[in-house]
Amino acid sequence: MAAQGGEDVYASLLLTDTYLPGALVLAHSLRDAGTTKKLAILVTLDSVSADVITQLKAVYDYVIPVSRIRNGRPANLDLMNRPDLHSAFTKINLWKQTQFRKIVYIDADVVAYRAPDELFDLPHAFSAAPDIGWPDLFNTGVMVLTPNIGDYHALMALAERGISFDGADQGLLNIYFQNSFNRLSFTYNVTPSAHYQYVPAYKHFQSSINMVHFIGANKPWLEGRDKSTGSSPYDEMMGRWWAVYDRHYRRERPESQPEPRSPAIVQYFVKGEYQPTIRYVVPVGEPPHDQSNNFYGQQYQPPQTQSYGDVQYHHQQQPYASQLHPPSEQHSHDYHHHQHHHEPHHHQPHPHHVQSHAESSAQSLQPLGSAPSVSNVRAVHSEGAHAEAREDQASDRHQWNPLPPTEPAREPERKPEPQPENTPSWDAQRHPPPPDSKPEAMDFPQTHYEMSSDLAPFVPPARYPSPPKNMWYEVPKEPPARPTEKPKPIFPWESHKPQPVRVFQTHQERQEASWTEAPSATSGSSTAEAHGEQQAFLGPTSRIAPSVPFDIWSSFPRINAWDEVPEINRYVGVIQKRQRRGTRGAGSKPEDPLTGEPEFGWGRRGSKVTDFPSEDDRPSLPVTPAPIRRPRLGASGGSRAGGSGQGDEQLPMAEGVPSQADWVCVHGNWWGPADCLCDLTNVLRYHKDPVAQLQKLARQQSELLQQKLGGEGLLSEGSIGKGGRVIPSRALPFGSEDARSPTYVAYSPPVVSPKPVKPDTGKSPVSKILAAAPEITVDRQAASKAPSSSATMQSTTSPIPAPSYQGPGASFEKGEDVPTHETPALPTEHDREVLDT
Ligand SMILES: O=c1ccn([C@@H]2O[C@H](COP(=O)(O)OP(=O)(O)O[C@H]3O[C@H](CO)[C@@H](O)[C@H](O)[C@H]3O)[C@@H](O)[C@H]2O)c(=O)[nH]1
Ligand SMILES: [Mn+2]
Repeated sequence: MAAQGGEDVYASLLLTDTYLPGALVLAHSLRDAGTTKKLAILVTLDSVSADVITQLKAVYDYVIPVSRIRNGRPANLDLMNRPDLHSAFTKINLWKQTQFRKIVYIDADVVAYRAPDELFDLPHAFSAAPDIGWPDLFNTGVMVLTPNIGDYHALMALAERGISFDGADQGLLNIYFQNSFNRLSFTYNVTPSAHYQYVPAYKHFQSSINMVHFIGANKPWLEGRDKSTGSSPYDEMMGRWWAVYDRHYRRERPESQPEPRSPAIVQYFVKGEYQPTIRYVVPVGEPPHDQSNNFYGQQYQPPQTQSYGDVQYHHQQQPYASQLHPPSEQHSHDYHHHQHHHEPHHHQPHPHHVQSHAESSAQSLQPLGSAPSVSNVRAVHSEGAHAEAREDQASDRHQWNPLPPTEPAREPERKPEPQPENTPSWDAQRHPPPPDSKPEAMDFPQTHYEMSSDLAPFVPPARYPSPPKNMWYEVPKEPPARPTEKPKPIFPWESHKPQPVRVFQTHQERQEASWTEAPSATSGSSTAEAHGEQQAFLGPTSRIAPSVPFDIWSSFPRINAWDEVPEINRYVGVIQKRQRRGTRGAGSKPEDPLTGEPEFGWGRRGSKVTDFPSEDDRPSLPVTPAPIRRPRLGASGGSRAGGSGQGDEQLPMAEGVPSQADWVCVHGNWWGPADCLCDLTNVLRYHKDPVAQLQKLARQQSELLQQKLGGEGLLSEGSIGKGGRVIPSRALPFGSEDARSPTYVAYSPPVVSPKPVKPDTGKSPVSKILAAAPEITVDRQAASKAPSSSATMQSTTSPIPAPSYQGPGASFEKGEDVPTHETPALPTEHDREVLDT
């Protein structure tokens, strides 16, 4: 129903007389900025007086009466401490103004820096700028809207149900246009606040400001002119409002300006502006109408149609609203009560008071926010003819209409007023003071205090009681007796205290527990024991807060079963020596508490990304690595691990490889079950019982070789293969030639059983076992000779010479002595199968 051919208008709203200065300044600011659009204002006739409407008509093209839409559930208004906004829903009437094509609505507390006529060209049905209190919302002080009866009824439906999160129009319109509003630039609705300024942004965007909106309870005309003298952004913006006000309504104007003098009614609603020196003629007796107000010295009647019977309305208005209220003791009381709470600095007499004083003498009416005008009163009382002259001027100036305005639509005061001849119209900004003017300080209030000439000494009144004697606090000798009994329980939870069912350890207890309660594992612990231990640690979870990481490993003994085996130690020592050489100059490393050797675990290294261990640093001890889960092969997949299990879904474990549970996981210098979930990279997995495992390996190996070399033909084809080739002899890794690890022995073809290279003390468990094993000789020389078919334990070798590394490899270090044996061939796949077992 939007009128397609309708006009474009700027529209504002006036719900009370008190916003009149704002509405006028807004209109002037738009006009002064040269807008080409018409100006309209919606007014609620029940609360806007005829004189105010007259003033509006002077600047607005359309003054449109609308019905008040009041929030019947104004509780939310208290959330923003603005009970005066109970009728803000009246804005909804904008959508009803379908005689207009587009409306740029602007609150009456806005001053335009420029006329934003371009807003009328927006294609959107509804646009608004963000609200600084909650920028996802829009502020309803500036809205570009398309009148539409559908929207009007929908909004009315919300309003009737009181649906608004702030109790006013903004909380309602934001609900309705939540998802459909077009967001305007903040420059169209800049909302300054005295407390917070984004000063850098203000400085930066200052020149692009279109309109400034003085949200909140403090409006420029309520704050007064002197509130805008500072240089803060807020002060500057207030200054802009005052500049427009002064241009049009300043009390004393230079004659050069043709505009009519400021009507007192405008000044009346501006703090500090209304200071007339006029004889205040008040009819004695009852006012002609209940709602009359008398502030012009004439009988001033509100518009005939209006009713001020709305008590709540008056009580919630700003104090000056009560000026319009019929005088009565009750309202006088309300008025002062209100003053006290909201505007303690305003000393505004209630009409009632004015009236009673006015009966006897001339009386100056105190306008909004001005202190009792001593000077003016004095002028009236003491200055005789001069005072009279000023009164006359004032009377002339205000052009009081002796009768209530009968024709509110009258075009008021467009033509310049005749200037009274002796009007002191001095504009201090443009002209020097008139030569006959009185010094300005003459009107300053003066107070005289006289010195007392009374010579009698001051005697206090007898009725004062004499102060009590000996008044001090005596400290008790004995400390107060302590109550021997517990105070009686008062609260139910004191008498019905539940017994604790769970006990939580303190942090300290928890730490102690982790050391003292840890059962010490033995090196030869069985799988069952290991599991038991693990459960012993993890079991009493009720006593260990799960948030504290509990290191079950810290309780394991830091000794390995094979630490005593000299062969192993020697071999490790050589490796580490080599590694030390390889990482020389890398700075001192923390020493392994067990071996005295530097650690090469990641955990001890720096945290830099580049601190990865070098190839040399990475543990490469020739111990059996953790069993690797092989990818599942189909039934037809070739098994490399021996003849058994052909056709099984999962390949069986290679023969001789112990189950996972038989391994231990070694982290640095402590160890745990092989299936521990540690993710340390320097973890080695050892067999739990190295002695037994060595024995087993040796036995297997010797059997294998016996079968192979002795031609007994005992091997099945599947286990080694048809070729029956022997395992080639290999050189040990460099540096370990003279240290034969048991593992090495097991892998070396010439060796049929592991044997210590050097006789040891016999203390090592390994040596004891080896002693019990069949006698074997480790003969490296023989390894390079032709295989012997000796049935005894005499070592045998492969005919293939042991392979060796040719030249520097990845681990080669400059100056290192590289063995240069020829390598006949890389191990064939078959060889590797054998090695893998
Ligand atoms: O006593 C009053 C109160 C309000 N108004 C009119 O209603 C408008 C809104 O009131 P105002 O005091 O300007 O509210 P704000 O402090 O700006 O508060 C915010 O919250 C209000 C309620 O949601 C919205 O109407 C405003 O646009 C929004 O800026 C005013 O501009 C006037 O046009 C009157 O005429 N007389
Ligand atoms: Mn506003």
